[in-house]
Amino acid sequence: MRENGVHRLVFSSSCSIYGEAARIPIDEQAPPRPTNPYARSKWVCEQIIADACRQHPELAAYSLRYFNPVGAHPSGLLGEDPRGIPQNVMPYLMQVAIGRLERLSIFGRDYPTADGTAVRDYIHVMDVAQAHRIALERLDEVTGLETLNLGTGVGTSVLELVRAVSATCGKSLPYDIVERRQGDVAKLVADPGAAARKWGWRTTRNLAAMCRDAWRFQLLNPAGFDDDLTRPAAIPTARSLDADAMPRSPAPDHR
Ligand SMILES: O=c1ccn([C@@H]2O[C@H](COP(=O)(O)OP(=O)(O)O[C@H]3O[C@H](CO)[C@@H](O)[C@H](O)[C@H]3O)[C@@H](O)[C@H]2O)c(=O)[nH]1
Repeated sequence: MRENGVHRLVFSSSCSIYGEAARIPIDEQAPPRPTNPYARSKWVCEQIIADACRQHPELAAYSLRYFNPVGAHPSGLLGEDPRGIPQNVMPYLMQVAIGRLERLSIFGRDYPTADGTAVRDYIHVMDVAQAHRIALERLDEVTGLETLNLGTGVGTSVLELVRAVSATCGKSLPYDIVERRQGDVAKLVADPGAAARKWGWRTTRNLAAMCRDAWRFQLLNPAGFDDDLTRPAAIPTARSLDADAMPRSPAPDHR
């Protein structure tokens, strides 16, 4: 950072850092307990940034701990198109809905949750984007490393998510219950209070909006993005994106 004159940054961290938290909802004071290599890698990066900021007071950073970002730009031009078989539940469900995959495997139905499937705090990617805009605008106020949760505070089980996506696309999506996935935890739900107090930022898009926008992207891009990005038609231009969808403040209500 110092070598390149970059004294401030926004780090994309993850709720997975918290692991099996003692209290739900989870605030930023909860001790990190990563349960898989991805979560650990995020935790290690946060510590490196914190050490650098301690050693060199001119350095400062926000670490934004995303809960589970899903959804797409409401224009349907930008969305999630993982390479190969999706590892995350929302893009997997989208590919089942569009007919590219047969059925979802739900990893575990014996978690200590209301319906036995794991609970996550899904957050619309546009809400995540808006939080980043605020973070960039307010980077000058930060000293050291400040961590903030980006979540809604609402927990949704895998079965509830399957039902919500099924309602959006108008068909009942098939699934099987299989073994738990190693490294998964039962429940990750944010206490988003710190970002609200600090920035006045709150999410404005609910689960129905997340499903609707993800589904619109999938319908408009049934086979995903064209891999050949040299073809001009494959690249959405800033003008082709609805400017109203990226407001400064206040945020629109996409419920
Ligand atoms: O085919 C699947 C995929 C996932 N799940 C379950 O769905 C939930 C959500 O899983 P997933 O979408 O893979 O996200 P997480 O593992 O909760 O979170 C990881 O993936 C997120 C999206 O990239 C990141 O934001 C997080 O930081 C990272 O920990 C979990 O209970 C999974 O067990 C299934 O049942 N079947």
